[in-house]
Amino acid sequence: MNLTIVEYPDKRLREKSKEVNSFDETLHKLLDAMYPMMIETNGIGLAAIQVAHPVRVLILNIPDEEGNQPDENLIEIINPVVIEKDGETTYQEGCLSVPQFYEDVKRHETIKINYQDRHGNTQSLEADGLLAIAIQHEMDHLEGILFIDKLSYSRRKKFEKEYKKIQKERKGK
Ligand SMILES: CC(=O)Oc1ccc(/C=C/C(=O)NCCc2ccccc2)cc1OC(C)=O
Ligand SMILES: [Co+2]
Repeated sequence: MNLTIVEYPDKRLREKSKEVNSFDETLHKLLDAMYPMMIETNGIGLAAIQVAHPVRVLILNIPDEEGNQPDENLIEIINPVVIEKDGETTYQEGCLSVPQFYEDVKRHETIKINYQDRHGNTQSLEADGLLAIAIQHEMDHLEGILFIDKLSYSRRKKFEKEYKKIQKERKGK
């Protein structure tokens, strides 16, 4: 399965992702293709919609203290549901679908979710720190929401200006 990252302002990123009902070979092939793609592009989180599959699937691999992303840190999250969220934290986020742009985004500090793993078994996860931020960022993707949508008006204007320049440079290359 050959995947490419869909980049802003592509309208496909705005679709609402659909629930996964069959935990079959097709789903496993998607998960197995998303993971190397995320690692190769220096990502720590990736939602299926970012590779043009509007299904409620996301993967995360949060780097450890040395900045490595061992395979055992991979978490495959399907049909996530927020059970609890608390506190507030700000972090400079980036997104593989909005390359070379980073901005501070406010999120909940801790989050508890239920989800299904690749076999359809229900799991629950309580997270804080970067994992909590990543879960919220990726779950927004499932609703067609990007981190740039959460910027203040002035910072969004700054983004639009900057991003046009970035896109010109990248196309120019
Ligand atoms: C040039 C470029 O596009 O830079 C990047 C931007 C974003 C990313 C990855 C962003 C990412 O994984 N975001 C997941 C959501 C998230 C954001 C903030 C904190 C937790 C989770 C990787 C980039 O590639 C390189 C080479 O750094
Ligand atoms: Co993203």
